[in-house]
Amino acid sequence: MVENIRLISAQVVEEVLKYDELIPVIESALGKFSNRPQSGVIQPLRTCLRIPAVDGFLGVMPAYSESDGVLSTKLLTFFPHNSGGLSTHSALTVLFHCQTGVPTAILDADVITAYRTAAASAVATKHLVSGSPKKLAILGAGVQARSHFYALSHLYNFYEVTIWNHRPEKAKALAAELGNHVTSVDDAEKAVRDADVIVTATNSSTPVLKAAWVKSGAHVNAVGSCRPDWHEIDPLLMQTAAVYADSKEAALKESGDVIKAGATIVAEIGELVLGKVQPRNSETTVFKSLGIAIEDAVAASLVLSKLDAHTASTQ
Ligand SMILES: NC(=O)C1=CN([C@@H]2O[C@H](COP(=O)(O)OP(=O)(O)OC[C@H]3O[C@@H](n4cnc5c(N)ncnc54)[C@H](O)[C@@H]3O)[C@@H](O)[C@H]2O)C=CC1
Ligand SMILES: O=C(O)C1=NCCCC1
Repeated sequence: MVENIRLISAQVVEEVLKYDELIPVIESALGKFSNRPQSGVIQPLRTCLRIPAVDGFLGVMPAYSESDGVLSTKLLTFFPHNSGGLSTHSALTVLFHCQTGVPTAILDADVITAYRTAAASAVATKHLVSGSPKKLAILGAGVQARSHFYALSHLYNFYEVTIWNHRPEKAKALAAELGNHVTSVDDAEKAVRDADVIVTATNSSTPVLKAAWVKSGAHVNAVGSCRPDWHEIDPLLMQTAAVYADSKEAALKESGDVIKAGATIVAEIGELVLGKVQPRNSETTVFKSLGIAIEDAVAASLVLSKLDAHTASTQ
């Protein structure tokens, strides 16, 4: 059995996974998730095993989608104190045959996690922002900061992009890598001033974004602090903005931003995708992203179908 399992490296994933294909796949998955179980999606809340010695956790994220023919589990660790070039998140996705349960592939899921999270934020932004946003501000300068720049730039032509990080040298390096219209700003308030779209993607356990700094009508993709006791958004913003989530269940159990502020979730992004709920896009909006297993399942399946198509075309 084991010798037939395909092993897919992060490098191969990066070669084949493209936002023009991934964003619609994630949009469809968010819709099916919000219409489960009728849609054929089955996905429990992930299990998080705490590792107190390193303030980290191991997450187990199973998902099944009948219509996509995919059964998978992502195994993910978050060790926030990793340093010296070691990434803070590590992930593998295991795929199983839907009829036999036989494992078929193991994918390095670091790149998938980066891309599918940013693709989900792109879907949320598309549904919650009307018109053409001009300024993007990113708080954080790690893996998710980079992928969010590319996914959102795939949808919009931002005239200005600002990056803030608690360690300014990381923001400088990322800005230099991303292009001429991207600048690093040492002060978070200045970075988000007048921004139409804001991304928070830090490992902070306390707020990095204050409500008073956010332009009225702006949209925030709140990607970090996916732990019940951590938050990176000012509770006042969570209480006054229209808050959406990928999963209401996960937001209420896993998000310190939601729990500590007592925030109300207006709807899941999937309900907007399905047209079940109309977006309150004239208001300031927050997408609280937790990351859901169905995103990993369909993204992994997309990688394999791209590889199969490539193999077929070269035979
Ligand atoms: N919603 C979702 O689906 C996902 C959420 N995440 C979360 O997004 C956040 C960012 O993830 P990555 O970019 O992969 O991590 P990373 O480790 O690559 O980057 C984290 C960034 O936060 C900064 N940072 C670290 N400690 C900080 C502090 N105390 N205050 C302010 N900034 C601090 C770092 O300098 C770095 O720029 C994490 O909270 C992570 O758990 C990650 C993957 C998926
Ligand atoms: O869905 C994921 O992958 C993650 N979600 C929360 C934080 C770590 C990664």
